[in-house]
Amino acid sequence: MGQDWTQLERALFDPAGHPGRVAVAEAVRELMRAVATTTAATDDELGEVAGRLRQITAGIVAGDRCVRYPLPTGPFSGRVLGSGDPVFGMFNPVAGPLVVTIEPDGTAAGVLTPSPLFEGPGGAVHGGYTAFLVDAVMGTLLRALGISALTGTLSVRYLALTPLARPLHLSAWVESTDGRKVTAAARITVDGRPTVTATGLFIAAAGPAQG
Ligand SMILES: CCCCCCCC(=O)SCCNC(=O)CCNC(=O)[C@H](O)C(C)(C)COP(=O)(O)OP(=O)(O)OC[C@H]1O[C@@H](n2cnc3c(N)ncnc32)[C@H](O)[C@@H]1OP(=O)(O)O
Repeated sequence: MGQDWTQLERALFDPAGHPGRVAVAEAVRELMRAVATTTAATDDELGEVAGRLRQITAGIVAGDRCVRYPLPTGPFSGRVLGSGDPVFGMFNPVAGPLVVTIEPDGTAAGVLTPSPLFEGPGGAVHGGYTAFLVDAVMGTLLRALGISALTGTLSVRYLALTPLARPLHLSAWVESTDGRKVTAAARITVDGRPTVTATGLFIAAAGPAQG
């Protein structure tokens, strides 16, 4: 398959070239986790923290959109690193970030341990979050295969609760192609047990690829 992602990464987006941006996103991720989970701090202490945080934020000039380097349209294989997007983005504090590898056989695989911020019912991962992950992995796989497409219909089957604080193994592959309609499938496995399976009907762009 086409070029190796690492070559593209060097040409288009190398996180090593943005150490400050990557570091601040990581620090904010840690902050969000601490804020959402602390049981030690008092309300007064947290109020004081909020004031200090607002001062920091006031010192950063915000834009309207996340800073991002668009993922190139494939074919490419290897490790995919994201910049501004909410699943893969190393610049985006909301992102895991999930790192996905596009295998030479045209499948995708990645691992992510979800943050407690995405807790849903039963002390498990929120189902909307796992849907978000499988959609992104399928969409990115298609992009890596050279197909610029949007999700038309996403179908998710929750087989069992997906535990928090355990590595989620994500995989995706293409099931079939029918003109502009591409059906992809994905799975989340935890400790060797599938907890989520998904099918995505993606509609490929009629025109040139979008960034
Ligand atoms: C790089 C990082 C990757 C991350 C991936 C993340 C994936 C995403 O989140 S994508 C965002 C979510 N998706 C969207 O917002 C899509 C919004 N919808 C749209 O833009 C359009 O409806 C779109 C593009 C899906 C289809 O529109 P359009 O290109 O006009 O398709 P259209 O010509 O009507 O139909 C083409 C074929 O697809 C089928 N189709 C169209 N829409 C759908 C749909 N939603 N579901 C199933 N099939 C559909 C049609 O029936 C038609 O089939 P046939 O050829 O057999 O008649």
